[in-house]
Amino acid sequence: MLSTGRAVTSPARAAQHRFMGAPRTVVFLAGDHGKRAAASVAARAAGSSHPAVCLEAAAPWSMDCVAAPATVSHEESVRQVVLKQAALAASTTPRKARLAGRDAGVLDAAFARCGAVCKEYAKTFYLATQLMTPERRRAIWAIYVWCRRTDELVDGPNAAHTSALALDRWESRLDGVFAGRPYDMLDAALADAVAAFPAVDERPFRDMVQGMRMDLAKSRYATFDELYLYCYRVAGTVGLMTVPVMGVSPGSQADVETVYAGALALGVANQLTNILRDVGEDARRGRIYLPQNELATAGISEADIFAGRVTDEWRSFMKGQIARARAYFQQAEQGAAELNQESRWPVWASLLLYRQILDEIEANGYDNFSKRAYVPKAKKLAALPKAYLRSLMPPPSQTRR
Ligand SMILES: CC(C)=CCC/C(C)=C/CC/C(C)=C/CC/C(C)=C/COP(=O)(O)OP(=O)(O)O
Repeated sequence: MLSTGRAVTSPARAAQHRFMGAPRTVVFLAGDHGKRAAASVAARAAGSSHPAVCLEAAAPWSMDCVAAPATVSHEESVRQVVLKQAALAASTTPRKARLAGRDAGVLDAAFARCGAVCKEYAKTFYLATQLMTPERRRAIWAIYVWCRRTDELVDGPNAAHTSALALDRWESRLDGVFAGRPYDMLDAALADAVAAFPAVDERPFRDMVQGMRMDLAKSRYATFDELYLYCYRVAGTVGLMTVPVMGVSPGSQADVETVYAGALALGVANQLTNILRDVGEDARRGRIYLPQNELATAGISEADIFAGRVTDEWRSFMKGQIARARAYFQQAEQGAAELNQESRWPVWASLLLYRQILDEIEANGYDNFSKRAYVPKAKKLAALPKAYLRSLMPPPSQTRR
């Protein structure tokens, strides 16, 4: 059963009216349009006057994906967010005075704790952050820890007790972080990180909390566009949070939008991969993170999934889903190559490692019901030097022009 869980009709209608009555021209970029068009939309979106942006920002219930205006896909509204984030990249507006003196010692301890958490849960990524400048590295750890704590609200040991109210409180705490009023030590580390990197915007953080709300309310995805919105919120947002910290290579001639779009694509690719790996595990929790319309077209029923039937239909369906995830990895590569050299290693490591999970699903004969695809330790270790070599290559845009 599609669980929408909320009364969407009236706010959706209201927004639709607001949308239709919007005095500004609506610009939608479908498909791959030119840089100039993207730049002009970015400029518009930066002023928050773009109707698609306003709609998405003003309509948190739009996660229900039921009555959004038919002309605006979620992919399109996410694209508007990306353009806006890219337009903020040059932002240097200071946020608040950073802590000094005795407080600085407390902060050092907070960042050290963030590093320890990152080391414990994401070893390879942690190792690969060692080449980054200390200020960048610790900011990345603080972001990682905030994302992990957010995810734990719906996926951690206490998840059964997480209510919508708990997420509201978590979001208020986030406001405090961005206003320079952190709640605890780990929040203080993030507050300092976002003060040091003013191009880090609160929007992707709020969107991630919204992704957690989706997980509380929804266990089915009608179309890929709905699933895409989920992937953006729970993983693509990480890319948008971290790119301003990682920085673009000084030699890069690429548009900053390409880098942000690549970062989003890596999050989406990782999440799609995670979903494909965990189909069986999720089904046992009553969840199916696969587009229902595509399942129907392939002739696969929910009963097939709950019974874990690896049929020809399933194998061919999986081939299509894997190809789609690989296309996002490919787009991510274009962004990764343009990052600051010392920030590239962890990104390549994450990309190469996670992409290998797709190969393992294939090697398991597409049985992701009873087998969990994982990358053997030796292959994991081999990815690190490979990622390092990739990170040494200059940005393609630099050599192209
Ligand atoms: C490509 C460019 C330009 C920048 C990179 C920007 C970054 C760092 C993007 C990374 C996005 C990312 C790591 C998203 C998280 C995706 C994800 C599915 C994480 C899974 O986390 P766990 O649940 O801990 O994984 P396991 O279940 O595999 O342990």
